[in-house]
This record gives sequence, C-alpha cells and structure tokens, in this order.
Amino acid sequence: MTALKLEGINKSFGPVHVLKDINLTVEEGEFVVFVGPSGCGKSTLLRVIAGLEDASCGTIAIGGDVVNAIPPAKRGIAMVFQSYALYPHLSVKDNMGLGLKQEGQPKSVVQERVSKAITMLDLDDYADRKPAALSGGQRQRVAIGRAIVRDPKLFLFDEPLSNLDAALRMNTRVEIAELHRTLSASMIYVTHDQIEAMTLADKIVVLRDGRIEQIGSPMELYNNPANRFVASFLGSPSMNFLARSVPDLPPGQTMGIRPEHLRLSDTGPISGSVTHVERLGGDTNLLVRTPQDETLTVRVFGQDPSEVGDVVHLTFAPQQVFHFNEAQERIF
Ligand SMILES: Nc1ncnc2c1ncn2[C@@H]1O[C@H](COP(=O)(O)OP(=O)(O)OP(=O)(O)O)[C@@H](O)[C@H]1O
Repeated sequence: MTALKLEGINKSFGPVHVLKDINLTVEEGEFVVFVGPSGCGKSTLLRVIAGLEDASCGTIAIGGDVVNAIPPAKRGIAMVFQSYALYPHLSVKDNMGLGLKQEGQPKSVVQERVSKAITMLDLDDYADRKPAALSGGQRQRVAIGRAIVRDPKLFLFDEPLSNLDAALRMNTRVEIAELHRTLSASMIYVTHDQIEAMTLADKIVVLRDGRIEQIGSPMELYNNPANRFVASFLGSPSMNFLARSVPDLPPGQTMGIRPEHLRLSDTGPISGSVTHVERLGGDTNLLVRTPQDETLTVRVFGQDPSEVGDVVHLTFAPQQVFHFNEAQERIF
C-alpha cells in the first residue's frame, strides 16, 4: 500500500516557481527525509502535502485517495513544526488532547489515546504541567504526542529538532527513530541537517532549487551520488573536490574523495602541508593545503600527532574516488 503519491507537483508563488515537477512515492511505514539547502522548497513541499498550500498543478494522493480538494484537517495527516506551537494556558495532556476534542471524539477516547501517548513519550511525570514549565525537548515531545494521538496515516515533521541544543538533538533523534519503529507509521521529515537525514531515513529525497536531484537510501546516496551536489551534501565532513592536485586528471574533470577515505602515508599521489588540526577525541580532522592551492580535509581515525606546518602525503583506494565533469555530473 502506498502512503503518499505525488505526481507532477508544481508550485509557484506569483512569478516565483518554487516546486518543479515533483514525482514521489512514500510506501506504507516508510521514513522519508527531504533534505536540501535553505530555500530549495522543502517546507513548501511539506505544506503542499499537508494542504496548507495548494499545488499550482499535479496530484497528491494519501492512502490511495486524491486529496487536492480536501482541507488539511481531513487529510489524515498530522504535522509537527519546528516551533512547537503549544497552547501556554493548557497542560501537557490538554494540549495533546485538544485536536481530538475539537474533532468531537468522546472523552473516554481522548483520555485513552492521550495517556497512551504520554507513556510512550515518557512524559508521565509532566502530564499536568504547562508548557512554560517544560524544557525545549519536553515541549517538542508534547508536540509529537499531539500528532500521535490523532493516529494519522502520515506524519509530517518540519525541522522538529532545529530549536534544540546538540545533545538534545541527538537524544530526540533517537527517540523519533524509536517512535517510528514502535508505530510503524509513514513519516516525512524535513531537515537541512545531513546527519539527521542519514540516520533517520529509509529513503532520502535530495532537493535543489525546487527539483528532486536524487532519491535513494542513505547508503545508496553516500556510495553512489548522481552528481557533485548530492556528493557534497551527504557525508560529514563533506567530500573533497580536487581539480589541480591530482596527477593525470583530464582537464575539466574534478575528482571527489571523502575525508574518511584519505590515508596518511610516507609517499602518495597527493601532498600538502597541514594548515589546521581538529582533535575530536576519537578522531582527528586535518586540513591540508596542496602546492596547487587546493585545501582538503582528511579524517584520521584515532588521535593523530600531526601539527600545523607538517608536510603529509596522502593515498586513497581508486574504487573510493568519484569523477565529475564540468557540468558537475558524475562520470562513470
Ligand atoms: N508564501 C510565499 N510567497 C512567496 N515566496 C515564498 C513563499 N513561501 C516560500 N517562498 C519561497 O519559496 C522558496 C522555498 O521556500 P521553502 O521555505 O520551501 O524552502 P526550504 O527549503 O524549506 O528552506 P529552509 O530550509 O530555509 O526552511 C524560497 O525561495 C522562498 O522565498
């Protein structure tokens, strides 16, 4: 069964063409992440799916039904926003139950679903608190709870972790992954954080300038990026691109190599001097500038003793290298 099918979706705001021929299928139970740089149209696409914006053309089907003319509240979706949008005067449990109450659900159903969600999200000790007395992470869990109680066919998350600090982001990321496993629900998640995309997604949709650049599992996109844009977007630190520092590279071509695939050695086809060292504890990142004036990042596993000013040589396995033409497309 298909949770969502988008066919030929276009969206313009006046003269600005924001979404360009989007075709996408989300299978039942799938976790799909939309990634792309700021302004590429991720939020607009999510809002079109939710019905908060109309598509200029194209078809949106949720659970097999075309919903273009159906208002947001009747689409069987629930959306979790970056700003939690909780009612300050309502308790945690009333915030969660409000939507169901407004739908006219019986009190017993509201209570049962809310208490189940509260337990699932580990909010039992906070059920009667107001949002002001909660941490950011707890508020976001309430916002997620508000979506869960509606038992939607499709969850939509719009950058839900971007207001949280780094440690909390990681915890909440794990919680969202666990929630997806528990509920086996279909979820679409918008982020510009490539780590969230890599770690949460069954399927990543990479967007650029309102178009889909590539769709695939995280490892498909990491191992087989279709072009330089996708190659540079996924993976951290980003892939290195070299045009002048590699012997025998045909003119116009760029070689891409990930920082974790470069090795320090006594000799090697690339050399340069260390300009900066980042000691991360477990790993070390070296920034190396070549005599051809290109800078690359080398990820060394463990604690590397290199210092700024050291001259290093780098090797790599040929099968871990990517080549791109002048149009930034992949050369196979
Ligand atoms: N209501 C609107 N009227 C006019 N232009 C809009 C409107 N909403 C969005 N846009 C434009 O559409 C483009 C895509 O915006 P959108 O918010 O979807 O991008 P995004 O990928 O979600 O970006 P971010 O990661 O910064 O949130 C932007 O150029 C934006 O200025």
